[in-house]
Amino acid sequence: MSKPIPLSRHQGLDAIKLESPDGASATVLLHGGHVLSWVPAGGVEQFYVSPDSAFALGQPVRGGVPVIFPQFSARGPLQRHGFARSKPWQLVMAEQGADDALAVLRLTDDAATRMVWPHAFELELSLRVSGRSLQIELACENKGEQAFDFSTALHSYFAINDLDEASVQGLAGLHYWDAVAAVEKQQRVELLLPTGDLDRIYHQVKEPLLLREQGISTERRLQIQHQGFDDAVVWNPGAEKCAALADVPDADYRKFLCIEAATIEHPIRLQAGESWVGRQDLTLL
Ligand SMILES: O=P(O)(O)OC[C@H]1O[C@@H](O)[C@H](O)[C@@H](O)[C@@H]1O
Repeated sequence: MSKPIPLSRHQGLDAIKLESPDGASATVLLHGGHVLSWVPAGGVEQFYVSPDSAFALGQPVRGGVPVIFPQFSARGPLQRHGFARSKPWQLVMAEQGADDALAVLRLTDDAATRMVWPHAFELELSLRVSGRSLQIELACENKGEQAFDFSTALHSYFAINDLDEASVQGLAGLHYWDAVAAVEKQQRVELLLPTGDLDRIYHQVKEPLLLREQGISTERRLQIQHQGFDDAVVWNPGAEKCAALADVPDADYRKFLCIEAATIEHPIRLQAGESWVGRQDLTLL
C-alpha cells in the first residue's frame, strides 16, 4: 500500500522529504528540483550543502544535486549552468511504497525560458530512495515543432570528511578535458587522488565509478553508476577558487567532491516529439 507524502518546508522553501520504510531518506526542493539530502538506511548524510548557501527563489543552492540544463557552465549564451537549477519545479507525485519512497517533479518552458531559449520542453526528475540506494532519473521531451540541442548534468556534491582521505576509482584509460589547464588529457592511473582545483570532464564513462574514503575514522565506498549520460565531471575548487565563492566557507573545499553525471562534449539533439532519459544510481556499499 502506498502513502502520499505531503509537501513540507525546508529553509523556507517547499520540499518533499522521502522516507522509505527501511529508514533511508532523501529531501528534494521544488526550487530547482534540487536534491538536498540523502541518508541511506543505517548511514549518514551523503551530500554536502554549504552552510552559506542562499535558499532563495531565482538563485541556485550550493550543494546537493543541482540540475544543469540546457547549458553546461559558460559553454553558451545562457546563464552559467542554464536555468533549470533556479526555476520552480512542479510536484507530480510523491509517495511512500512498501520498500521505497518516490517523487516525480516537472519543469516546462515558460515565457521567461522561451525569451532566452526558444524551445518547448518538459523535464521530469524522478527520485527513488530505498535501503542503501538513491536513483535520480532525468528525462527531457521536446514538446515543440523544431529540433533542439542541450547539455545537462546532475551536479552531485558528495560530502567527504577530508579531501586527503578521498579517491575516485574507475576512470583509468579515459580521455578528459582538463578545464584548469585547458587541455585534453588521458587518465593513466586507476586511482584519482583529488587535490584542490580539479575541474575535469571525463568522456565516454561507461563503467561505474567508486568514491572511496579512507581515514582514521572513515571508511566509505560509494558506487556511482550512470546511464544515458556520456561524460562525468569531477570538480573541486581548491583553496584559492573556494575563497572566491561567496556562498562557500573558505575551508569547505576540503569537505566536498563533485562527481557529476553529464552530457557535455556531444550535446543531445532531440527532434520534435523525441525524448531522452539519463540516470544516476548511487549505492553505499
Ligand atoms: O559556481 P557554479 O556555477 O555552481 O559552478 C561550479 C562548478 O561546476 C562544475 O561543474 C564546473 O566544472 C566548474 O567549472 C564550476 O566552477
